[in-house]
Amino acid sequence: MPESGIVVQARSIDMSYRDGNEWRVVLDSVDVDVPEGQVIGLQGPSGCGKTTLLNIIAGLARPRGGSVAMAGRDYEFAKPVAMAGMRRRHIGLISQNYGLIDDESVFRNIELPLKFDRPRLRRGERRAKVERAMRDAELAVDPSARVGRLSGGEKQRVAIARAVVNSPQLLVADEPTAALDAATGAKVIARLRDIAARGAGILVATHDPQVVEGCDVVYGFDGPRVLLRR
Ligand SMILES: Nc1ncnc2c1ncn2[C@@H]1O[C@H](COP(=O)(O)OP(=O)(O)OP(=O)(O)O)[C@@H](O)[C@H]1O
Repeated sequence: MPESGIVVQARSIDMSYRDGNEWRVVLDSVDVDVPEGQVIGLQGPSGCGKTTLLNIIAGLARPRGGSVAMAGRDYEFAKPVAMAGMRRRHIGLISQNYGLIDDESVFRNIELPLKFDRPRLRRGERRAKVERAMRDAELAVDPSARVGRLSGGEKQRVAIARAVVNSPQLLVADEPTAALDAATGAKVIARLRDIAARGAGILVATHDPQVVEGCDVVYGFDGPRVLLRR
C-alpha cells in the first residue's frame, strides 16, 4: 500500500545506457518519493542523471528496472497508449527548453492540453481554465500575443500555465530557472510553491541554489545513486 499523501513513489530504479560494448549505469536502485503539497529537488552536476530520472518519473522513459507508482498504481511502461493517457490526465511537464509553439498565441499554447484531454469542454469553460492557469502562473500578458515575442521569464510562465491547466497531481520541471536571471527565477520558484500549496507534488531538477533553497526535500546525486540530503 502507498503511504497516504504520496503522489508518486519510485522504487529501485535502474537505468543504464549502452556505451560502445559496455553499459554505463546512470541510476542504480534509486528511490524517490514526491509527497502532496511539497516541492522535491533533484540536484547534481551536469550529466549525473537528473533528466533521466525526471523522464522516468514523468512516464516518458522506461527504466531498466524498478517501479514507479502514482497513488498506488504502478506505471504500465509496457503500454504506451495507457501511459500517454496517464501523463495527460495526471502529470504536468515543464521541459528544459519550455517546448512551446512560438508561432501560436499564449492562449493557444496554454489550452493545448485541454484540447487533447478534454475535447468536449465548452469554449467558455476552456477559457476559464486558461485564465485560471495564467493567474496561477502570474502571467500578465495579452493572451493573444505570439509566444515567440515574449521574454524568457514570460515564456517560462506560459510553460508553467500550460503544465497546470489540467490541474495535474504531479508537476515535473527540468531546470526551470536555467535561462532566467535571479529575480525572475525567484518568481518562478514562488509560483511552484503556490502550486504545491494547493496539493500537487512537484519534482524539480536543478543546479540553481535558489531553487534548492525553495525545496522541502532535496535529493543529491553522488555517482549513480540518489542520496537524501535534507
Ligand atoms: N538516450 C541516451 N543514450 C545514451 N546516453 C544517454 C541518453 N540519455 C542520457 N544519457 C547519458 O546519461 C547521463 C545522464 O544524462 P542526464 O541528461 O540524465 O543528465 P543530467 O543530470 O540531466 O544533465 P544536465 O544537467 O546536463 O541536463 C549522461 O552521461 C548522458 O550522456
